[in-house]
Amino acid sequence: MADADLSFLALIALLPILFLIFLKLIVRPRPLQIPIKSRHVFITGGSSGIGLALARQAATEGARVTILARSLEKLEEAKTSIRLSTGIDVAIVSADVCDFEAVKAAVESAGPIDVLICNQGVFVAYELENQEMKEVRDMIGVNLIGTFNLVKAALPGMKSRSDRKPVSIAFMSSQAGQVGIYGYTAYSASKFGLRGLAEALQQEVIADDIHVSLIFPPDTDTPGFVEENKKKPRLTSIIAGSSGVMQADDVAKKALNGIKSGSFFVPCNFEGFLLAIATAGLSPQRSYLMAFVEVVSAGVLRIAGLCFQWTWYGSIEKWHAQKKYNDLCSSICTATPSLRRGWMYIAAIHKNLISWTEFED
Ligand SMILES: NC(=O)C1=CN([C@@H]2O[C@H](COP(=O)(O)OP(=O)(O)OC[C@H]3O[C@@H](n4cnc5c(N)ncnc54)[C@H](OP(=O)(O)O)[C@@H]3O)[C@@H](O)[C@H]2O)C=CC1
Ligand SMILES: CCCCCCCCCCCCCCCC(=O)[C@@H](N)CO
Repeated sequence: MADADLSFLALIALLPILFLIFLKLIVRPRPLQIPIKSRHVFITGGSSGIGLALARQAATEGARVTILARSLEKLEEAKTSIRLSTGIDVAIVSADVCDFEAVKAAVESAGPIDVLICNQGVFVAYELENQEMKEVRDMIGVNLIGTFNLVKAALPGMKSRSDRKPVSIAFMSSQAGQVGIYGYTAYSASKFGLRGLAEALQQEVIADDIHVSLIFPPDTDTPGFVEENKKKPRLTSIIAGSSGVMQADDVAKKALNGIKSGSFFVPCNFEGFLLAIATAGLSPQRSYLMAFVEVVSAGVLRIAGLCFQWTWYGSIEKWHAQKKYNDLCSSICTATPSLRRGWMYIAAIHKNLISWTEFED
């Protein structure tokens, strides 16, 4: 009897080990490292924010770096700032990613690329109802179609490279490319699009030893983020606030490490790590340990995801209730000014009962 118990326990202990061995055998693509020292790293949107931090980091690690953006002035400034902080010179090239011929010329002038980081991006957060179609087209155009232009322009050179070391194509997505967020209809669509592009492209280029990475930063303190915050809907900030704000240098470090280790998904903070597991879907996974974590925590993380949605929809409901309440307040005040004092008194009591402070600007 005791023997039977013991062998049952041994079997229970053995199961995860057997499962790990099974995963180690089947995970694809196979694990690998992508060196960047002395290799050509081409970074779009490299004149500002995350791209600039990536350029500085890659240069520090011994890569030959080219940065691309539209404004030559901002590119010159970035080059100077990298030279001042590291003593290293990066190459600059000006082009609009929306213009395929310009992108092709820029890529050709820069020479064969070993690591292409498609990081350029524009983001203007609004409810779709309040967003101009021009802004929608800009976000899809720069973030998604611009990335297609880059890959189409760089791929022939990457495939016909002479050195046979593995190379990488990395896409800067966003946590808003893993879960739809209020105020990001167009932006989320552009970033979700990158995932489809990345998953399909990885299958197409694996035979050429080209490896795809998809990077998912949370809100990051950059010039673009400062601009975005000037007119962002309050609810966008509240919901995105579930994941905090990172510094561009920290995002760049995570991103570069992810690229070097050939990871397909590259989360940047703890929430991003959970989000990557919760949204793993049918994405490729090189790490059998991560695959194990994905399998065993899938159910629990689905519950966590549902809890996040519960709090987000709670915030949205509260926001609408408050808006209704404010509208009522102001219509009563303007309709009958004599009632104002009495109404304010009732409102004060009401406010004590329900806390709206979260929404007060
Ligand atoms: N900051 C954040 O909170 C987050 C950002 N991200 C993503 O990270 C990436 C970088 O963001 P961030 O550093 O904040 O952005 P910034 O606005 O600070 O920088 C954007 C860069 O992209 C370049 N760029 C913009 N449009 C084009 C274009 N049409 N052609 C070529 N280059 C262009 C800009 O230069 P120029 O204008 O001169 O062309 C600039 O170098 C984006 O893809 C963004 O979506 C993801 C998650 C969070
Ligand atoms: C199951 C576990 C879930 C874990 C928590 C989920 C948190 C999601 C928060 C999403 C934040 C989106 C930020 C977008 C930033 C961005 O791209 C803009 N600043 C524009 O650049």
